Amino acid sequence: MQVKILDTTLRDGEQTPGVSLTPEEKLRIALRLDDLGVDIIEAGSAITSEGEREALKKIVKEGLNAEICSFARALQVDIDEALKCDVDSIHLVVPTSELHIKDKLQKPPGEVKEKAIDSIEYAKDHGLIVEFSAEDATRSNMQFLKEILEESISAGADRICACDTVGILTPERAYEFYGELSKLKAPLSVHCHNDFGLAVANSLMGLRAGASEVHATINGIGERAGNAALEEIVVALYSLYDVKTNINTKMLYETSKMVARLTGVYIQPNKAIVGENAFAHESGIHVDGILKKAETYEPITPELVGRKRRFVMGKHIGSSALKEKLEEFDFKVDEKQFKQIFERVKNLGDMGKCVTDVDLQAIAEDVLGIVEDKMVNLEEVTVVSGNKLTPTASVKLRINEKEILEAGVGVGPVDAAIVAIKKSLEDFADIKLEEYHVDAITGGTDALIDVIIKLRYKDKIISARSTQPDIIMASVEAFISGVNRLLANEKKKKT
Ligand SMILES: CC(=O)SCCNC(=O)CCNC(=O)[C@H](O)C(C)(C)COP(=O)(O)OP(=O)(O)OC[C@H]1O[C@@H](n2cnc3c(N)ncnc32)[C@H](O)[C@@H]1OP(=O)(O)O
Ligand SMILES: CC(=O)C(=O)O
Repeated sequence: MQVKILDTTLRDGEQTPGVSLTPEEKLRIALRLDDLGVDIIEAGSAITSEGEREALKKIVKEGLNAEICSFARALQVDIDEALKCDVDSIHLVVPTSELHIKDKLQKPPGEVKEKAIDSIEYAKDHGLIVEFSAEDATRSNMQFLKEILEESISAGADRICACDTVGILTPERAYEFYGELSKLKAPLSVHCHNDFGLAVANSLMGLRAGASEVHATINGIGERAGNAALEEIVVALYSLYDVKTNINTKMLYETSKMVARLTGVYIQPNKAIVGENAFAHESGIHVDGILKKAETYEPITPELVGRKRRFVMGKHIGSSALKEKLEEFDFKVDEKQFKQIFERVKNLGDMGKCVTDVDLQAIAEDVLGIVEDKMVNLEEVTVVSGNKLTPTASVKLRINEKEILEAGVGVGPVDAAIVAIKKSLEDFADIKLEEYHVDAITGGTDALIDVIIKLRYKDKIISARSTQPDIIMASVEAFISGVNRLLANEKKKKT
């Protein structure tokens, strides 16, 4: 069995309150979704705006493998706008519950059905593939729902879909509901919302009951609590149900990060598959198990979804994990030194701190009595910012005893300072900032700011932190300490 994926990140996903993508951003995401292997991209709703039509046209022009689809109401104007964008298909949505028909459309049910059928015929006459969706299907009268779906098939709908618009299905009801509709004579799609956190479970049950297509969004973004998460459905189908899709699972993580970046909807750390902690381990017992056999605490390999395993240090660390980390950084320690390092990491954990790679290396060097010369030293940093200024920074660094003066501009003062530092380093090392997290530890505007970053140099990633009352200084210090550590590690590797 193979399940078709309709990705609606660019339509239902973009309906996430506060999210709005430019045509260029939509195009970038569509290209990535096509590479990922989704079968259908619901790329927007042509009636919505000029920008939306521009995005649809740009995406269509690419001639992607995926079918490009526009949302449309049962209105000729919506279909005409979709036709002007030259899409392959429309997702024609018509409410079927009494609540939506009576209170929202305020039309008699017969008229709604008639309009739906006219719209399908019109779209088919104009060469479009039609996926006909019953909106609020799960709160609809089953007899009316089946009638309208059957008539839609007779009118030429290529696929039918029943939407759990406000996410009220349970897995048991989903199985029963989609099982009943799968007896109709057209391919059936499942479209579930996540109001009770059940969208993925309900989608899987719908597919199990006979549906052959599922609607989903990257990271589960969408209206209110969102839609079913594509990455979770695909990996569950593959790993737990032995069901194939066309998705290249190795691209799931990078796609998730791209969508998070462009939409500004960040992912909770404990989110399945793509959350930062999904393949991170801190507890000593877990790390020990994983080092012996990864399956002990990992149901799938991180590589399956384009990720790497990560061991995090903190209060729950065990000796196996610490040994692994010290080996990774090439520290040779005896039993007594190991014990001292272990205790200091535990103490930091007890103080409520997570222990970054730079922290661990500083502790280890201190215990081993290693005095590492810092290659990069900050002499001066000046930042100007304001409502009528482009944020600009100048830095003076001493790198290998050479004085370097550079300036940079950015979207804000922190960005400007980091741009200036990166420019100063250009001739020495190509350092990339992979992640940047900032937290205010205490209450007011005079709060202590905790900056934790991840930097990459070649294939090595390192975490570093700085805690200061000034966000610019905390960011600059975290960056420079990470750079020094990466360069020291590189030097150690060469000698
Ligand atoms: C469950 C879902 O996700 S549905 C998809 C939701 N997506 C969107 O809403 C896309 C973004 N929306 C928009 O840009 C705008 O709402 C537009 C362009 C679609 C319509 O804008 P407006 O014409 O100003 O109407 P408005 O948004 O105020 O109201 C929606 C209208 O569509 C009607 N309507 C809603 N669904 C349907 C449907 N499936 N078929 C026909 N008409 C519908 C409503 O009854 C209402 O019409 P009325 O004002 O005559 O009562
Ligand atoms: C069509 C749609 O997005 C819904 O009913 O949820």
